[in-house]
Amino acid sequence: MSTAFPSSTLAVTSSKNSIRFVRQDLPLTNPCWLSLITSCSSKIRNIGIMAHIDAGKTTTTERMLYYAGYTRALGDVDDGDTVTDFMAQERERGITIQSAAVTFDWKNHRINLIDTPGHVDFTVEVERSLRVLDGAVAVFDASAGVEAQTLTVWRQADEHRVPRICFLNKMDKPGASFCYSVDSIKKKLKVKPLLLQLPIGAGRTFTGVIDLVTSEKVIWGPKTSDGDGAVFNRHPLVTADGPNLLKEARDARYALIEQVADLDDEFAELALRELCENIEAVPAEKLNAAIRRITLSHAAVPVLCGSALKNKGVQLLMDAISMYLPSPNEGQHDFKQWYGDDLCALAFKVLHDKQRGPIVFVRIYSGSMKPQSAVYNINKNCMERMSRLLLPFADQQIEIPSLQAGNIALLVGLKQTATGDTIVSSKASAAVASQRAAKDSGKKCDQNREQENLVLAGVEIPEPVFFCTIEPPSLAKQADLDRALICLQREDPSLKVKIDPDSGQTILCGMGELHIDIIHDRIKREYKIETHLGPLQVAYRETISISANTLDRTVGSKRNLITAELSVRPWLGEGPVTKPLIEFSDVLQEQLSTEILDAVENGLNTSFLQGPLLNFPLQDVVVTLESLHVHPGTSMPMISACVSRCLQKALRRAGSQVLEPVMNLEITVDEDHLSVVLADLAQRRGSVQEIQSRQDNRVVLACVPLAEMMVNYELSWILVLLFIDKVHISTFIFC
Ligand SMILES: Nc1nc2c(ncn2[C@@H]2O[C@H](COP(=O)(O)OP(=O)(O)OP(=O)(O)O)[C@@H](O)[C@H]2O)c(=O)[nH]1
Repeated sequence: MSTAFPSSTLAVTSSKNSIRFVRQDLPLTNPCWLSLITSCSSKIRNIGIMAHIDAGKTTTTERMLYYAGYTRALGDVDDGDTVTDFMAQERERGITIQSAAVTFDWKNHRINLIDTPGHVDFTVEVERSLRVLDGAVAVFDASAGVEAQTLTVWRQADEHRVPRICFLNKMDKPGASFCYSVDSIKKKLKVKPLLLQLPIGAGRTFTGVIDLVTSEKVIWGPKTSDGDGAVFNRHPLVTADGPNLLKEARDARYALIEQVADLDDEFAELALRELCENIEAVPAEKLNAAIRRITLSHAAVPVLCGSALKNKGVQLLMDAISMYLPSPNEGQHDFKQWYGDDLCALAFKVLHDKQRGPIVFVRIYSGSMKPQSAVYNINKNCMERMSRLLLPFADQQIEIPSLQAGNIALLVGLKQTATGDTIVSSKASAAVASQRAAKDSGKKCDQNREQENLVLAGVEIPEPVFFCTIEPPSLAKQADLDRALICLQREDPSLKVKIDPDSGQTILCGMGELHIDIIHDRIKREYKIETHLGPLQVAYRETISISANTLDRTVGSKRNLITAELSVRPWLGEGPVTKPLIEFSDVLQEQLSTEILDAVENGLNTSFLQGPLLNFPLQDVVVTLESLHVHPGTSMPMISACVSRCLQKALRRAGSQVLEPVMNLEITVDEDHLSVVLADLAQRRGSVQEIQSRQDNRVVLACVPLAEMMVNYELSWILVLLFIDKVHISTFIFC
């Protein structure tokens, strides 16, 4: 077992069952200390750990920290003493809410790992992490295979082109099935699994794995250690292991070699040239190198198995992370060439710390960072001063003197930066990079385009589907509540806060009941404000079903005279589109000044926020401005008001409809209760799409209107809950 930190750098404190390291003031010239920050970038792995809720991500992360020597006691989710679930709510509820970054070393590699939440309400948190990761580990409950939320996060990882490894966890659980899980990976995720291991036993008899790359048997037994799984037996397969096991292992290894040769030309050539006589004699290094190439090219996904809770198989997973997942250099990032050695970083998370203020998590793509230096935020167009630079160790952070490209760092002192902002060293460096970008694309950039080029694409935040009013205990506390909400919004872009124009009440909009509940709880605990939440309501939307007649509208007196003519039609492309899609005829675009065009856009945008039926925001509507006549001297707000009213009239004519958010459910239930579940779904206006078999259980795939899910939400015998994924949040049905 290696120890990542020299004992002189850290003091140890104990809390309940665990021991934590707390930073002591150290001279930064300590050589061991420096080795912490001078990792060669080819040895860095920025990876995420993602899965359906409760698959065992946090438990697996906890084991990794333990085996890497960062913790001296095994944290347990059920005891609420894990390192990555450090928020009070996470420890109490036993779930991950915020993704947490931890850094540790394993076999000469620096691993920056982000433990992401599995609950559907925090899907945006997963997406934010995937944006800055180079690779990911998908954890599965081996008794359930691919579950609903796994599909969602898998699709997100596909979008970000993140190479993955699969880890079939919970092999110790009764009902765990390696074959079933591999089958569901093939069928549901539509990928080729590359089986690198075979389990030895399953459920209570699960003792270890056969490593098919090295042809070795790896056993974690009670006799081999004190039960923490740090020590295990590894030996080549021998005749004494029994003919059945030997045959099974030989067949599986042969199949693996064949599959690798099929997917990797270099390996196929080697196999033909040097190994045709005895293909099974292929050296493990050659096989590993080919598996790495296959993983990086997304041709197949390595599959490993184990039991994090019973301390089996995690070290081999850590080996696989360092062997098969990419280093920061292997990612395809165009913008890196524009910045050269200049700093370019993306802020992917903001945390508010009571003592230190906002802490910004950044991924450094090029250049380096130093504390006490100024940086330029391209999105906010402002210079900011960073006071301290930290390496993230969950709730403990270690101060460092500098950090190079490829790493994940924490910055203290930035006041303006929010999640998704791009940070560079100066405005001048941004300008130089922009020129290079323009040269590359062969276009001359205007200032707006220049900025667009340089801002690293952030994460698309889906529109919230729930909202409620929030009130402070007294009017005097309103300012404190506003401040708290600003801080929480900086941390969590999926939280939206609005003021009701009629009542003046503050409205909290979130991604689900749990999301709003957690925010309410955080305001109470972290900001010491006892707030009152109004009843939770579903956020509906409005759209149109037909194209509307062209309209004329004239507003105002002689001084303010406008005649606008516009048409609307439903958007039929891939949706949903929640912003107005505005089209101008070519003639208009040339005729109208930028000022007038901006005023038109403002008017249409305002009108889009409140549909004509129930004042819900609009989606999937294309607006074409056919003509616009403006009397000289007309004010811009009058133009906005005119087109806004014009649009409302057109929408009424175009058959406005209310859209209702629908939730996709996956309900695992035993055969005896299936009929009760189906009856309940029918009562909730749900429609059943498919009923599958999962070992002894039935899995019902259904969709139910979100509003119906809030009534009697708890179905005691439903084992696996619901999910809304990015696609489904945006799939509304007409009612
Ligand atoms: N039997 C068994 N239980 C496990 C294993 N790994 C985790 N668990 C249990 O599964 C539950 C969920 O574990 P977590 O590690 O919190 O799962 P998670 O995926 O991080 O959960 P969220 O972050 O809330 O999505 C806990 O009760 C763990 O003790 C395992 O290998 N075997």
